[in-house]
Amino acid sequence: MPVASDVEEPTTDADAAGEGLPINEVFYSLQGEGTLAGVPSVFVRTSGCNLRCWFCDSYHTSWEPTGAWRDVDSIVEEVQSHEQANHIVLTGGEPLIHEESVELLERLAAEGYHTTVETNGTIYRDAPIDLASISPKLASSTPTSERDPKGEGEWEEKHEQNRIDMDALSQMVDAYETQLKFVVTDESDLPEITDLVDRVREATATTVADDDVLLMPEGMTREQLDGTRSEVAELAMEYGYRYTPRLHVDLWNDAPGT
Ligand SMILES: C[S@@+](CC[C@H](N)C(=O)[O-])C[C@H]1O[C@@H](n2cnc3c(N)ncnc32)[C@H](O)[C@@H]1O
Ligand SMILES: Nc1nc2[nH]cc(C(=O)O)c2c(=O)[nH]1
Ligand code: SF4
Ligand SMILES: [Mg+2]
Repeated sequence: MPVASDVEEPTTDADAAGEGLPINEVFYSLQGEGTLAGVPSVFVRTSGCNLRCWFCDSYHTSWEPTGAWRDVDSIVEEVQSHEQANHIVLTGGEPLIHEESVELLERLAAEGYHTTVETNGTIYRDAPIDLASISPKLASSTPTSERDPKGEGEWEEKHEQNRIDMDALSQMVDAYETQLKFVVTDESDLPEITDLVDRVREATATTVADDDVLLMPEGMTREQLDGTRSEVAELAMEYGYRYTPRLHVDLWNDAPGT
């Protein structure tokens, strides 16, 4: 597959020319995360991200973005080949860095699919999104030099500056049915989560209920989740937020295409 090395920013030449989307993978699985966990879904994973979480489980869309540029027609065709699915999950990387994601979502909505967009909440786009699955990034996601999977903390400052955009986040919460899905590393993340939820509530006209706030244990393998899931479940009960498993990891560990 060609390496899409120029997909970090929202406006690449290819985006501007409407030449499609850099696609890392398309696969059929069960939604593993959030309020729709367990629902058979086709996943469309774009390549390229504006952040660099140290724990990113999709390394080849962020730290080393890889993918093939594909036109929207061919993506829709592949989605339709999975005849059992009514739900589509557009993810990445960060799918909303790409303007062409809007056209893809319009095409999928016109075909009658339910669309979920997995997003870090830093970029707002007007599109037919049935569920905005927003995962705002906490300070514990920042790739400090000790945690950088690739270099020596070159992304630390940029990630820290860009990980929260309250305007984009509030606009998205007001526009779409939303879940706020936080990756929790340990209990030290909770004060930042409660503070961020308060700020979102102040900035939006929408009611954000406690069970729209999801705590998801950090971990891309079963072994890593063994170290986080019980504590995160206890924290969900303590704070009155919703716990979400990572069902796909429990079922298939870190197998590709799941
Ligand atoms: C790879 S991201 C792509 C979408 C978007 N960039 C985002 O971060 O929401 C998909 C989901 O996986 C979560 N995620 C990534 N790495 C993770 C990890 N190591 N443990 C738990 N969740 C993780 C993200 O927070 C997000 O909810
Ligand atoms: N099964 C499964 N469910 C998921 N939900 C969100 C995912 C993602 O990477 O965005 C994901 C994923 O990668 N696999
Ligand atoms: S925002 Fe999402 S895709 Fe980007 S680095 Fe973080 S988890 Fe990975
Ligand atoms: Mg995933």
